[in-house]
Amino acid sequence: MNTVLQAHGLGKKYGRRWALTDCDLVVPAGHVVGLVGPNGAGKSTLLNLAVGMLTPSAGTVEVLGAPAGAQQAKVGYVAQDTPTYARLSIEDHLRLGRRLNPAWDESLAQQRVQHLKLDPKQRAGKLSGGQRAQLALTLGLAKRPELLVLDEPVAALDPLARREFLQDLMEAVAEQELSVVLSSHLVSDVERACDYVIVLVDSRVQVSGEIDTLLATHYRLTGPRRDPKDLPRDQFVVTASHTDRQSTYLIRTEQPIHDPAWTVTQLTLEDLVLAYMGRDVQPERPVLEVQR
Ligand SMILES: Nc1ncnc2c1ncn2[C@@H]1O[C@H](COP(=O)(O)OP(=O)(O)OP(=O)(O)O)[C@@H](O)[C@H]1O
Repeated sequence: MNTVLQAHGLGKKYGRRWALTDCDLVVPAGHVVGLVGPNGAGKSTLLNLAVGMLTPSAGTVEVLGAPAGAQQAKVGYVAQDTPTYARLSIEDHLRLGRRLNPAWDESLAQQRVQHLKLDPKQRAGKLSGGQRAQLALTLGLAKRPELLVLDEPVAALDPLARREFLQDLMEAVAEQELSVVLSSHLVSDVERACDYVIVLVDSRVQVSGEIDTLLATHYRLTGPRRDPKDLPRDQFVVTASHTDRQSTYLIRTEQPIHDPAWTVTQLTLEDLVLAYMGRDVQPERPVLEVQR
């Protein structure tokens, strides 16, 4: 299996505080990966480690089969604030891109600028937030990377611009042999653009995997109150809540659920992400497999 990102025991400490802890991940190539989690969860830290902008305090991280940072030409990175040079024009940015990147695709860059109706003479400092994000994406795509890493690329965009941005990204993924890892606060964006998800909370990966597989193996069970130790061994409890007479479990299992006492419902991606993000109960049984 070709992997775009592999982390083993990866951790990062700022001073005495861990921003990322014990991170184990294997992300196969060919996916659009959504990295979700609340503010301060460690998403930017993980992405910065992946692109070699930060060095680990513990563990290792490999990108495209080599230590992070070793393959700069194959990795495109758009940081959280979609950095551009305010005083340089759009065409200056393309010229820089051409000089700095061996696999630069000039026609792709020009086509995108035209399609976005951007004036090549306009300075980046005069672009709107959405236009700047689109320029940064153009630079990232024209680099023709094998992996494109986007840190909250759509945070500053209005809903329509966000939709267009993600649409452009998906088209680029369909046309180029490209893997993408993007962080976002919005599950709806991940649902629209991604086929793989990583949920990061409090500096730890809570769950990761292909979205279809995760949705096919997670269920909500509602029925008469039941102790978690009476659930089958193959059912891993993600969250549990109880009233006097009723229990509701969100579980992960590979096996079909035959127990007629339960009303079984499928989860949406949002249900699943929010369950892992809001998991504050400490179930008495094994909680989950972090990865498949
Ligand atoms: N340069 C830094 N110095 C000290 N602490 C930092 C630094 N950068 C991040 N942190 C801390 O590390 C933790 C993780 O931050 P990080 O920016 O990776 O989270 P995030 O998930 O990207 O958050 P957000 O969604 O708000 O962008 C936070 O507690 C943050 O305060």
